[in-house]
Amino acid sequence: MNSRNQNRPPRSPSNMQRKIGEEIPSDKRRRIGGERMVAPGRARTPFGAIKNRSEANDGGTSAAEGSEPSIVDFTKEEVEALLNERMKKETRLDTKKKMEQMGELIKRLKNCVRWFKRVEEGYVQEKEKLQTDLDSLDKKCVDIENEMKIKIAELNEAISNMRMTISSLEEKIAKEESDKLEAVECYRKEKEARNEAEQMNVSLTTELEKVSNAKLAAEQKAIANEDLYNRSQEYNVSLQQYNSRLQSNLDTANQQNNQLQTAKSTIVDTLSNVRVHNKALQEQLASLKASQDEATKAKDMLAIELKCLRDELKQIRDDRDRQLGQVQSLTGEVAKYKEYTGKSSEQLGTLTAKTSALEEVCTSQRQQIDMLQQQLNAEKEKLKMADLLHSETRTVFEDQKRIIDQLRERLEEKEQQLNEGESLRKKLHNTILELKGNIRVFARVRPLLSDDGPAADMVVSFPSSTEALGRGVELAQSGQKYSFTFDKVFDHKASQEHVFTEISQLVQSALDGYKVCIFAYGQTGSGKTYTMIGRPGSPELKGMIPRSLEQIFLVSQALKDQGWKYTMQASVLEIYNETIRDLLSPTENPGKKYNIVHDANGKNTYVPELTIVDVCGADEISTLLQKAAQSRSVGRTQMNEQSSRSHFVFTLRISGINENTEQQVQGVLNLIDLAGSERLSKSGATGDRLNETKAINKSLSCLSDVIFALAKKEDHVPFRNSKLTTLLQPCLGGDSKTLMFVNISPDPSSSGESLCSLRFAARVNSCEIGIPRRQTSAKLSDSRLSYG
Ligand SMILES: Nc1ncnc2c1ncn2[C@@H]1O[C@H](COP(=O)(O)OP(=O)(O)OP(=O)(O)O)[C@@H](O)[C@H]1O
Repeated sequence: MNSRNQNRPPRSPSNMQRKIGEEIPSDKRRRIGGERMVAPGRARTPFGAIKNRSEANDGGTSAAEGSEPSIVDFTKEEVEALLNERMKKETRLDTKKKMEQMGELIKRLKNCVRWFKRVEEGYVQEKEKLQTDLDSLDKKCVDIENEMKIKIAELNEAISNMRMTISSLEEKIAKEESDKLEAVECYRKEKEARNEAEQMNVSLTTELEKVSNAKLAAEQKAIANEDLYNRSQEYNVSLQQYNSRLQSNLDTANQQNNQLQTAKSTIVDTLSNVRVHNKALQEQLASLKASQDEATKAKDMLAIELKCLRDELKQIRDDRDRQLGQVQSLTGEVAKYKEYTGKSSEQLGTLTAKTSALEEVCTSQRQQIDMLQQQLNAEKEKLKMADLLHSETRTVFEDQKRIIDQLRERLEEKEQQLNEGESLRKKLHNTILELKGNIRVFARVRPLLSDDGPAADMVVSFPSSTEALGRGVELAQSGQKYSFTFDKVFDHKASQEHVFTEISQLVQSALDGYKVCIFAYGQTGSGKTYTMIGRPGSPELKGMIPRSLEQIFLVSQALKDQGWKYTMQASVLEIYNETIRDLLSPTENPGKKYNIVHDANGKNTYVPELTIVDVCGADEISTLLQKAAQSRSVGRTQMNEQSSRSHFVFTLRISGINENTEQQVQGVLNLIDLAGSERLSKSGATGDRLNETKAINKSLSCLSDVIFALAKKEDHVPFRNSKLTTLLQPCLGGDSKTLMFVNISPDPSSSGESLCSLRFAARVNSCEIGIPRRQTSAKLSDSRLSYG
């Protein structure tokens, strides 16, 4: 039998609270006795339940005995039924039963009381909990109320702000409205104005078109002008740049040349030092070799001696061994004799003596052997020493050999450097000359001579402006002043030495394998011969020809150290009226005709039967010049003093070969005293003389034409129907260097001829490479003259 109340777990106050809070409606929560406080849907009869419970309690007493009685739920009816319970009639008299019934009742009452207590506790707890919840809810309510108050205040504030905004917006709208009205009014006015402006615009556009056309024309004109200006600016800048570049190139080339010269001199010094050192080392090596040879010889002798000694020692050793053998055999014999007692004591004595003698011999031989041994040791020591000396000598020899090899290498290196330096110097030298101009013209004004016109009437002056200083010359003629500019102008005070310093570089070029022509041109008596040959017998007044040749020999000697070997061949000729005369001919042959022949490649010209002299020194040159001068003066006498109208050509052909580098050069140096134009005004020449002068002028004009054409690399070389130009043409143009002296006389009576000479020189000067073409042609057209 199962009782629900007995088996159900006791209701906890929290369970009860849940029931009350969640399931039971609030108006029924505190109804304790109204309904059963159990799960709904179970109807019970009060006493049935009590009975059941009593049964359960009966059955369960023993089970629950000793433990706390379990709490059961009571309904109001059950409680009332319990309180109203009466004693049963049948048990009224039965005390025992009565007691049992009473006990039962008491038990149930106790349970009921316990249940009440528990329920009350639950209620109290529930009440406390509810109170706490209530408090917290109250607090929450207060908080929410406060928040709501704050929010209300904020909303109020926002509302007031909104109101203010609305009022300001209303004001703005009103303002906008008025602005809009104003704008509409403005627009209307503007529209009217625009209409007016459009009308005006139409009229202005037509006007503008007219102005634009005018402007366009002006702009085109301006562009053309600007273009012209730019071009002239560019041209100016390029000219300036070209000038500055030339200047800087010249400076650097000069500097490099100087450096190279210094380097060259130091290298040459080092080379000579190295050579001296090498020589000393060679001598040392030779002496060491001699001492080594001696040591080797001594060693050989000692070896032979040692061999002899060794042979001797071997022989002695053999002797000793033999004698020892003899001694032994004798000793054996003695023993035998001793054994044979029958032998006589005399025999014994002699044998003893023999033995002792042999022993003595043996001892002396032993001593000898010792001595020989000592000698052998000493010889061995000596040999050792000799070996040591030999190896030391060998080490020293090898060291010296190594040093010599190193020095040789250094020498080769230095020589190579020197050669490289030399070729660089050549290049730089040539660059300098090219920068200066492959064709250059120097003017030289001689001093006034006693037979010249009056000194007060100065016809030649030198401008002192920075641009023309040292390069300009002015000539006064018929009340007019003519200005000329050349590469250099030497005044009357310039010494021969000073003039030569300016041309010495050209002479160097001839040694470097270039073709060099140095002319002197000018009227008769202007100083050509003085410039080119100078005054014989006065070393200070030596001219360019002797000075150049001296320098050539000096430099060729200096270059010998670098392996250069030069051979020079000289020839001197005179061209008078297109007739060639050999000025070095050993015999006089006045009518002989000489022709000019071109070689196979056309790079050289020869006069086949001309006397060519091999020259080795400057002394020979002076002898040659004397001979040429003598021949010239003889010719002058023969030709009735006309040789001043002849061209004097000194040619030196230079062939050089470098033995170290096998480099070869072929240079030509032509030193020419050109025929001067006759002072026709003074002499009043007519007939033949006039024709001669014309021929000279023609020849010179032709020469300048050829120089000009070759300098400009023109295909057509004009008019070479002149002996002088035919002879010199291979030496002009290309890499060749041409230098012309224009000699000027300050004599007022010859100013006309001077002007003519200066004009001719200006024409040659205009050939100078590097002058812009336009300028050259302008200069040329100015200076082009007609001769003859
Ligand atoms: N720079 C000078 N200084 C001093 N004297 C000079 C100088 N130049 C020329 N003379 C002198 O002037 C005179 C004429 O000179 P020179 O004979 O050299 O002229 P030239 O031009 O060779 O004449 P020609 O064409 O007739 O041969 C000579 O007496 C010479 O010594």
